[in-house]
This record gives sequence, C-alpha cells and structure tokens, in this order.
Amino acid sequence: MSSLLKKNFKLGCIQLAAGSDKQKNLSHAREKILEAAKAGAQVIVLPECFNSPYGCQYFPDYAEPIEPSPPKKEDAPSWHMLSEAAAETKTYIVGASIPELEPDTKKYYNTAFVFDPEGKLLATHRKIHLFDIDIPGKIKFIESDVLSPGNKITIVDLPEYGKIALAICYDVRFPELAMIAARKGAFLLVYPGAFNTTTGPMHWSLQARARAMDNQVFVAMCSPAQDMDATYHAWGHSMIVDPNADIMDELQEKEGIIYADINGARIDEVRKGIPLYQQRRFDVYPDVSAGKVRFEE
Ligand SMILES: O=C(O)CCC(=O)C(=O)O
Repeated sequence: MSSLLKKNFKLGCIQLAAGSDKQKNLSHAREKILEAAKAGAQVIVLPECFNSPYGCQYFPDYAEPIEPSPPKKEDAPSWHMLSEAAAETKTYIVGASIPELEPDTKKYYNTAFVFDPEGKLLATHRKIHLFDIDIPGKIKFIESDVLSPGNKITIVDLPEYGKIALAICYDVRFPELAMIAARKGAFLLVYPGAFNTTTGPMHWSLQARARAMDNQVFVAMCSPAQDMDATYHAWGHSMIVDPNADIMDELQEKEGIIYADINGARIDEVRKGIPLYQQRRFDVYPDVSAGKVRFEE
C-alpha cells in the first residue's frame, strides 16, 4: 500500500444537470448521489454550482449561509441535503459548490464542502481565484462583480483514506496550489468546475492532465452537464486522470457519472519510474510548499 493512501477506494464524479429550480436541483443531486453510492463509490464529487445555474446574476438568489455550523435547515437546504446524503450512503461527499452568503459581512463566496460518512462537515473551500476573464468576441465573465475570494488552500484528511486537496474551477489554472497540496501529501486533487464552450476545448483536459503529470497524483474535474438553453454553456467532459496523466474515465456533454479506482500502488509505480520527488533542486529554486502558506486543513 502506498504511504500516501491508506486504503484504495472507488471515486465517483457526478456530471449533474441543474436548472433554475433549487429544490429540484437538490433532490436530483441526492438521487444521483444514491445512484453513485449504489454503484460502489465511496467518495462522491458534485460539480461547481450544483444548486443553481452558473452566472453572477444567480448567485445572490441561490446563496446560503454556512454559519453557525450546522446552519439552520431552512436557511441552508444544500448543506443539509449533502450532510444527510453522506450519512445515508455512508460515503464521503465533496459537495461542490454553492454560492455562500456570509450574513455579517454580506459577502458572497463560491464554496465547496466535504462531508464524512456520518454526515459531519470535515472542511469547506472558498474559491481562491475568481473567474475574471475577457476573451474578445468569445466570453467575458467577471465573477468578482459579485463574489469575494477565499484565502486558504484546502487539504482534507479523510480518516480511512488519507489527504485530498479541494479547489474550484479557475483555481486549477494556478499550479502552485496543486504543487503545494501534493508536496503536503495529498494523493488526489479534486476540482469541481464549470469551464465553458470557449475555454473547455482549449484547456480543460490539458489542465487536468498537467496537474496530474506535474505532481504524479490523481486528479478529478467534475462539471455540470451542458445546457445550451442556459445563459452559461458549461463544457461538461468531467474526467478522472491517473498519476501518469492518463484519462481513466471521461464524459461528454450530457449528464452522467464516471468512476475510477483510486489505487495507491499506481502513485508509487509512477513515482518510482519517473522519480521527480527525489530529483527536485531546491538548492536552485524555492520549494513553494515550504514558504508561507495559508491552509484550511
Ligand atoms: O478557467 C476557465 O477557463 C473557466 C473557469 C470557470 O468557469 C470558473 O472558474 O468557474
């Protein structure tokens, strides 16, 4: 068994179709979680903004508080659905993400959760890098019009399995996060994300495979299903990549679930063959994981 991974497990990523009805989105997400658990997944990932359509105009209407913890059920139905589904299925759920409202400051965040198999919240991650881009004639999206950024790297210790890292969508483009998490012992990087029909074909798969290749870890990217009637056209193509950057499973645009066996021996094998972890030259360049890093562990 790998020193990074205490026990192998089956990962499931749900490429969910979400619409404008929040209650429907939640009950549909719950059904798909049950389906993934029934198929044997022990860790289950949902996509970015699973309780709402994706878009700055929607965030305030779909936002929920996460404090006090637990938040009141009537204020935070998404939080409670995830907690209850985790307990019901006895799985870890990376419930990602929802728009979060911090009531005191009135700030909004893009926030993901990890619940354990008893339904207990293990961690939250607020998207650190907001999606502010402008590609003329293609796509302009300024998430910071509405959202505030998170300030912490999230590494979560799943007691049975070991450490995973959690970040959201645009965060994947900042390889320092992945590198730091991998050097701190994460064996799997999970990115709920909603790339679009412009940047998806350009970079989605490349980003997933690059983070896996550079760090010799598993990577999961979990997208909403594509809906060409929505205001934002998600790329879909959820995928799970192995530590050698090989795609283990991938969806197209439609709703579905992909699964992969997360096996510690594969990490060891890849790292033995190409021993980057013994060959780094921190006498020549700095180790980004050794500097001042803010964690949400
Ligand atoms: O990085 C990209 O191309 C897309 C990012 C994105 O859609 C997001 O952060 O929500």
